[in-house]
Amino acid sequence: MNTPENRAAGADPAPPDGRNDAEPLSAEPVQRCGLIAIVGKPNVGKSTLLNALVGQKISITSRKAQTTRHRITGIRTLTNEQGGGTQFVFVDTPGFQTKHSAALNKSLNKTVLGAIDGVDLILFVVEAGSFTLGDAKVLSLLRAGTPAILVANKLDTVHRRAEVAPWLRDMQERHPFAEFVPMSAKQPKDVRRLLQICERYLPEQPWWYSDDELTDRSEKFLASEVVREKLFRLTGDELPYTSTVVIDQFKEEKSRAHGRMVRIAATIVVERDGHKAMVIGEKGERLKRIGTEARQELEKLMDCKVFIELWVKVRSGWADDEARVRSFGYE
Ligand SMILES: Nc1nc2c(ncn2[C@@H]2O[C@H](COP(=O)(O)OP(=O)(O)OP(=O)(O)O)[C@@H](O)[C@H]2O)c(=O)[nH]1
Repeated sequence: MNTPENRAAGADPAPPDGRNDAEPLSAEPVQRCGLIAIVGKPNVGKSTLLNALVGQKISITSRKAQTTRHRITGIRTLTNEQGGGTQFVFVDTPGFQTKHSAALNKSLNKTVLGAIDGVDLILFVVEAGSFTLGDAKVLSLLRAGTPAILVANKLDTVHRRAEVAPWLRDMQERHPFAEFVPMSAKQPKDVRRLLQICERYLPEQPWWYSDDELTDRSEKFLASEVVREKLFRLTGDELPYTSTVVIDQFKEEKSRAHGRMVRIAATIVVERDGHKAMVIGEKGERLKRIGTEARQELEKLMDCKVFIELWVKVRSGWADDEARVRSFGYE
């Protein structure tokens, strides 16, 4: 075997081309690549962080807790001058629910556990200076074998910075974190630093995706996410998080006027008649706005003309019905 030991002992024959064996063969560019899970209780800023790390909007964000329901991957590839570099493959997870035990929440918790299994690195996101029961529940899912970095997010909202140091010491007692990164997901400088830190934990191996890929999610999935984001943004805090969006049709067409064109029909599923009225709004104004804003954003994301048709349906109790939760696309 060509180990450093037997080479030193002279057991290894010289390479046939007469090269000095100590010289590197060629400057093979080094590629690193690995999976990073972003976990944390609802509303700590996981989606904001993922989008900042990926450098483009991939996961939806909203002021309302519990908007992220699926495992979403975002990909960031940083190349260096030698042609090597690092590919970060991120896994976003739903906020870990502690209050409800309905089928939907069981599915969410399973997704969190599935997401952290087999990753190279975990980013455990909390709000700087705070640690609640919800954080503790998520932390209890982390296994000792996988390195975890404590991301103390929303540092910009902490007015008394002096209190962060004792809080960090306290966090050190709670889990053997590999590093502590107080930061703000909204600060590009902080996000760049976090990427540099993450890089060290990823193994040397060839990239899995081409260097311009941002996500392995389908455009159909992105469409449902964008409609859902607009739905929650435009209904404020009135609409319960059990409302969801189902894509009934996603059809690509060629058009002479626009080149590529996508036709989308989607149904917003709500629990009660009152919620339906809320989504539709006076004279259909709100539903129209949800459709317009979703269309504009999807046209930018998919770089083509989009037609979107929205419906609202009432299905009471769907979040408690396991079969139905599955039929809406939550495993
Ligand atoms: N001030 C401040 N606000 C932040 C920061 N990061 C995220 N936020 C805000 O926190 C809120 C929640 O952010 P999200 O990214 O949706 O949180 P999440 O953890 O993905 O939430 P779920 O989808 O409910 O699990 C949004 O209003 C963000 O704009 C930060 O660094 N500073």
